[in-house]
Amino acid sequence: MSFDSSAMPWVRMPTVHGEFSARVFSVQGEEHLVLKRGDVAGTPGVLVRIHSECLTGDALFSRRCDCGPQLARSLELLGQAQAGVLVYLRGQEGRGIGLRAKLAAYALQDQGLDTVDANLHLGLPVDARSYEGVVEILTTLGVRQLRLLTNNPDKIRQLEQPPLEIVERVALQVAVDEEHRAYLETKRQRLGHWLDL
Ligand SMILES: Nc1nc2c(ncn2[C@@H]2O[C@H](COP(=O)(O)OP(=O)(O)OP(=O)(O)O)[C@@H](O)[C@H]2O)c(=O)[nH]1
Ligand SMILES: [Zn+2]
Repeated sequence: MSFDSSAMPWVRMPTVHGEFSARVFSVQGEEHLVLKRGDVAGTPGVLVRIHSECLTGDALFSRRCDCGPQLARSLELLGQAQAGVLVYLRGQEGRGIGLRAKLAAYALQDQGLDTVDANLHLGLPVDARSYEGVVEILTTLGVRQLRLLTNNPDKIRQLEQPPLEIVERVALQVAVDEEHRAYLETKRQRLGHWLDL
């Protein structure tokens, strides 16, 4: 029997942060996972988190970045929302450069480079992520007006595409860990993230 991914069903996904439905969306060879809560089609002000995969932070509790706590906080807020969506983007490790290159960048950061210069030193883009697939996924879900959980102005710029309308940015600041304070400071100063440090 062959597997038809287009017929992928929604499945029940109970989490410690509440009940969601889960589905995979395949976009350009990547299997992105979507968690949905409530009725999102046509609902104004759906709470949305677009989360870039970070294996070390999301699954292994690394303190080098704020990804893990951001993911947990997102699920907590989505679990309290009437209508919400988490898009967990695969293939976006290291802001799109991949896991191996992210660890190479970490090695450079241990020698004193910041997160931006480390990518550049490797001859890689500072941020190689594209959100076209996300626009497609959210549109397929019938999401139109959304409240986006992010501190990243570039994410807002890239997602503000018809028929999507971002009616509010919801700050996603988590407790600052001394292990990643400098990393957040660089994101604030060089990438323009809205962070209160
Ligand atoms: N290249 C590189 N990538 C990193 C580093 N630390 C975390 N990442 C990646 O950065 C991505 C998350 O990006 P962030 O800048 O933390 O957050 P964002 O998604 O742009 O913005 P928010 O919506 O505010 O969370 C994930 O893909 C991580 O793997 C690092 O030091 N170097
Ligand atoms: Zn991370």
